[in-house]
Amino acid sequence: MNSPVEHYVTTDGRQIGGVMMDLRDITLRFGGVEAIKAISFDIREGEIRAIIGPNGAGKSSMLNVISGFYKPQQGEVYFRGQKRPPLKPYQVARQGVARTFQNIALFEGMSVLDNIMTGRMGHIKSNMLAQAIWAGKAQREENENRAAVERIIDFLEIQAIRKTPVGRLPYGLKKRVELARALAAEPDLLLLDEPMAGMNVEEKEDMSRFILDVNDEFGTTIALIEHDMGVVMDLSDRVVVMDYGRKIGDGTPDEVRNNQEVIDAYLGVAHD
Ligand SMILES: Nc1ncnc2c1ncn2[C@@H]1O[C@H](COP(=O)(O)OP(=O)(O)OP(=O)(O)O)[C@@H](O)[C@H]1O
Repeated sequence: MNSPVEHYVTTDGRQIGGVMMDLRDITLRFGGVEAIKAISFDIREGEIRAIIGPNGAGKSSMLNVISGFYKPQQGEVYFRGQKRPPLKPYQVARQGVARTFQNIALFEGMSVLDNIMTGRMGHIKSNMLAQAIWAGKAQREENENRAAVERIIDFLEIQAIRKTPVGRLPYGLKKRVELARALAAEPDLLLLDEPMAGMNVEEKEDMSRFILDVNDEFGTTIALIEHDMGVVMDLSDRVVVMDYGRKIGDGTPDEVRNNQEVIDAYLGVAHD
């Protein structure tokens, strides 16, 4: 089921639309290492799409191609039907793509609130001169940004820690703040790099619930990398499986679970 019918409704009532991002024949090399080998797959509007695979399979590299951090040597990225030229990460972000990182990338000395505010950078329109001349407009913009951030703080249930420096938070909450910062950009496509890594069972359950709620309530399309198979299979509408830079499976969780090549890759069956 690589490209199913144009629009459909999931069993839990969510709308899945047409293709939002289409990755065609992507190859990425680091010197002699081919991290991604001629991979094609798409991400549809409104879906939760997972990229899985053993260590070193090329998952993070793929996320970095999507977010503009890496430029593939071959292949094309189509976003909403338009071929995307090589863009800088901030330009990709302006198109409505936000991400979190495998290793938390927050400002440890800054409060939760201020960290989340940094996610609004793309929404600040007035420059410093304009701010000096039209103080009222700048103030209005600041108020709007604050209100947007407060909504996210409520949504992710982190009111109690809004003034706490991030460095003092336990790991699971830091991951939630990182999600909040990405959401502050109001992305259409949210990329999550191992959102549950290092979490205990309860923290994973919370994070799963928030990911589902973000998708459901904001209609945000989500692409995620995750090692916890149970979580991936529960959360995702469709799953791409990578192994040694190749795509070895693509479909619903059930299709992927029953794919012999995927089973072999996870059981460590020797390659030719
Ligand atoms: N910046 C880089 N420079 C050189 N080689 C790299 C770089 N990034 C990734 N690689 C190599 O590309 C391959 C794929 O790595 P990648 O991190 O994308 O895999 P992954 O599936 O995300 O792995 P993991 O699950 O362990 O995070 C590996 O062989 C890795 O060593």
